Amino acid sequence: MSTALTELLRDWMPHQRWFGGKGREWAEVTEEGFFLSRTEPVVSVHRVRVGYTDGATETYLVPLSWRAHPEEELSSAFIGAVPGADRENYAYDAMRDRDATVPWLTHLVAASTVGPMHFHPAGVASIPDGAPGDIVSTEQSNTSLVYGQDAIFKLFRRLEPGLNPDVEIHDALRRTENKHIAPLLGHIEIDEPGAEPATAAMLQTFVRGASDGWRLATASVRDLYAEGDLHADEVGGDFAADSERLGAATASVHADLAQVLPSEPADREWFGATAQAMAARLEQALAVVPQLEEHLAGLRAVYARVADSPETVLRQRVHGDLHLGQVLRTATGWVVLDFEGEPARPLAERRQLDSPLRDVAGMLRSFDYAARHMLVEQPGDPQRAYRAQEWAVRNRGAFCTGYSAASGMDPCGDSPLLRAFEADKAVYECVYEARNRPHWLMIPLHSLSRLTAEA
Ligand SMILES: Nc1ncnc2c1ncn2[C@@H]1O[C@H](COP(=O)(O)OP(=O)(O)O)[C@@H](O)[C@H]1O
Ligand SMILES: O=P(O)(O)O[C@H]1O[C@H](CO)[C@@H](O[C@H]2O[C@H](CO)[C@@H](O)[C@H](O)[C@H]2O)[C@H](O)[C@H]1O
Repeated sequence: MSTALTELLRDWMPHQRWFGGKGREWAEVTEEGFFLSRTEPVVSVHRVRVGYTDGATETYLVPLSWRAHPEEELSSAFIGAVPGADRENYAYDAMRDRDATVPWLTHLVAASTVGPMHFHPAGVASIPDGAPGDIVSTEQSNTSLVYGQDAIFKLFRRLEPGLNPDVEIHDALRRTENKHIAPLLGHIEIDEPGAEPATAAMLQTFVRGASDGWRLATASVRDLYAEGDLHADEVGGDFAADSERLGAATASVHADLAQVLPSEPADREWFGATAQAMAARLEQALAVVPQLEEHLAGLRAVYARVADSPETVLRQRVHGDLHLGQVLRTATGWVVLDFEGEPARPLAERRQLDSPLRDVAGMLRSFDYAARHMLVEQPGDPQRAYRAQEWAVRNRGAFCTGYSAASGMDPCGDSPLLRAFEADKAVYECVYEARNRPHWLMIPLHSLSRLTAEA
């Protein structure tokens, strides 16, 4: 399409939460668009390829809606005006324009092919066709729309050839009817020139009346901070029973994943390769977060222990980015969401077999985050720091107890692999925070002091 449009996207995309190329300099941008709907409002979907000055390229999916006149009530979704043959066309973020969200589900129900996009329904009877969707406002790497409390549609913003693990795993877990996941209702693939098709979106059942784990855990921490003298097990908002049930739910999902998808015992080579990959990630992270320098020796020692002392571990498909923001508590128990893995990792890596301890470590990190995030404002308050530590230890322990009771395997014993996974996750978080929420960088940096000191 037009240069005017690519220029608009160049200005707009870096400010979007889902844009992963923050901090990188753009060398070039090209885009190609096709129509999702030609009736009012016209909706087009654009594949935007961004080339960076460091030589890397990324492809993003950007749906736009078009209006002949500026729409005041859509002002927060406005991107800019593009000159047409005889008038200006006004471009909006189509995910924030309710009327423009209807065609996604209409095409899914019809199993349509639209340009390079193929719509694959998985449960047509449960797809709420004809209704508009509301954008989910939480900060996230992708963009989700909720349709009438029935279904949630997730647009994968960064395209990579191959089936997205979120679709692959939800599809596989349909076979075990695991009660800790939200059933898949369909997905969309998009042809990628000279490569495997990429996954553009997925639709799954919306879990009604649920609260996410992050919100619940941080409310519990706030209750504790508000009590001058009481301990974590004495205040009303104690979270330990929930953490224990969350551990059991995680173990149940791991057991089903090992049953329906490939698994094999980890061999010595895998431990060596895993330690090496962590060390390589540390080197890359150092370029973004120079504060990691003081932890270098400690981290290298933690990783070296993984290669030196292999444990008995089953390699299998895992969640890959498990944290409190990825789990929902319902009246009947926990539901685990978003099996996409870490969005910044290449897709092929995210689909590799891994140790379930990777997920255990992710959740343990999240308990630290929940406990410490309020210290960002008052880093020098020793009473709060003590309380935070107490809350984290209690809930980490409860999670491990629940996991262990459900699986028969204590995931949190003295495991060099678990320690290394926690450290590796904290390194990843340092990069994530430096790019997205620099004022939170101190949270993972503080944890690194603990993880390397105890090694
Ligand atoms: N099936 C669902 N039911 C209810 N809410 C959901 C569901 N899936 C996701 N959500 C909500 O949307 C948010 C973002 O979804 P998620 O899949 O984690 O996206 P992302 O990959 O961008 O992190 C979650 O934190 C959750 O609050
Ligand atoms: O967008 P995703 O949910 O896939 O995950 C990314 O963003 C997360 C933050 O929203 C980030 O998680 C980190 O912060 C959480 C609190 O906001 C905390 O619970 C997690 O433990 C911590 O890792 C996640 O790492 C990132 O991939």
